[in-house]
Amino acid sequence: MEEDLTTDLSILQSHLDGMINRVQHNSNALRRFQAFERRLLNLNSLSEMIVHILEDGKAFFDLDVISLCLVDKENELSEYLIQDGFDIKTTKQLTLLKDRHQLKTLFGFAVKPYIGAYHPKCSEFFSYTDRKPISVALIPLIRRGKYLGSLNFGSFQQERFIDTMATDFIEHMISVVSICLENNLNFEMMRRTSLIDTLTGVNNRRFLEQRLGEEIDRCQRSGEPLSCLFLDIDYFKSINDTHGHQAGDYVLKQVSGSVKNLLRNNDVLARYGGEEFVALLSNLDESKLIAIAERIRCTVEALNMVFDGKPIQVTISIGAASYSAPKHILSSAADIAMRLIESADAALYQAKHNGRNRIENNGFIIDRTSIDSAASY
Ligand SMILES: Nc1nc2c(ncn2[C@@H]2O[C@H](COP(=O)(O)OP(=O)(O)OP(=O)(O)O)[C@@H](O)[C@H]2O)c(=O)[nH]1
Repeated sequence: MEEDLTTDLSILQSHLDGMINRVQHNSNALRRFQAFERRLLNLNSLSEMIVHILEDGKAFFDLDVISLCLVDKENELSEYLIQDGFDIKTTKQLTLLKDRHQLKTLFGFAVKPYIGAYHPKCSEFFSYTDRKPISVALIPLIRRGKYLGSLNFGSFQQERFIDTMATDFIEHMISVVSICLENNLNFEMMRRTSLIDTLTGVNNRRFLEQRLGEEIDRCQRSGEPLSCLFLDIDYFKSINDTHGHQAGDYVLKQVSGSVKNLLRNNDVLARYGGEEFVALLSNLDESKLIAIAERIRCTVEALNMVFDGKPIQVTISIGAASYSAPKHILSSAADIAMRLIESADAALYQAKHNGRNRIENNGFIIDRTSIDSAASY
């Protein structure tokens, strides 16, 4: 009798221990998730969010593999990320899908997370890793009935993700990550539209002013030169006068589009006003800068545009100027930005004055403040 009681007690104790362990495990998981969630809610760019999910998410949830897949139908996401300096190519855990079809077939209409054994259907989500997970939790990210992507967890242990597992935790995460993702996408879209020229689709002057300051800072840190091209379509008024304002708009779009195609992804092209554009190019010596400017000039000259059945041809004049940070930097970024633009504009004025359809280069602007103070050292 006493023995039976002792056995019962020890069984009870082990049940209790098991329950305490489970409660402890769940409360740890909850705490980890709350910390993850708090950080996620405080991020304000898409690239920061992706890095947080992939890097911190792996550690927070103690995963062997993690991947994120996002729908990027119109290449908008890639553009936002590239503009943010995010390296899509080397971030192998990120997959950008051209359509939602793959997610629809994977999750079906039930739109529930898939929790269980690794299935070849989800191989693309884990294609970046040689060792495939044994159990997975594939979490669809959905807002307003539309697939935004999926967050994919993998473990090398079979028992980590099993289909009988409670999913309320994961369902909560679907909502939080999806809302954050949607917010960030909306924010990026707003940021982008407020910095884009609606007619030509290139950046506007506001964006140029923001980026110029950042580029000067970067150039002062790295020691790499920064160059500015001021571009102006020749006799543009006569295009409007001869062919009409719509033809003028068409020319602006064609010219800016072809100039943009000649620049690198990281270069900036902005519409400065009317028929004037400014390009910022980094880390070029003067001969390369002039070669690029010459390529732009020739490409515009060779554009065979047709509007309303009538051929239109234009030429472009270009003024160039560059900045290279001196040893002792004393001028403010705003001052340098102003002088760089002024110098390129003065070169453009010369190009117009010297006959148009040509390039004039004003060379490197001089940081007068630093010369003065270097002399007084
Ligand atoms: N179609 C169109 N025309 C514009 C736009 N913005 C400015 N313009 C026109 O661009 C023309 C610029 O003319 P000007 O500043 O005299 O310059 P230009 O005729 O190109 O002569 P140069 O620059 O000296 O070669 C003006 O007629 C403006 O009305 C626009 O968004 N669309």
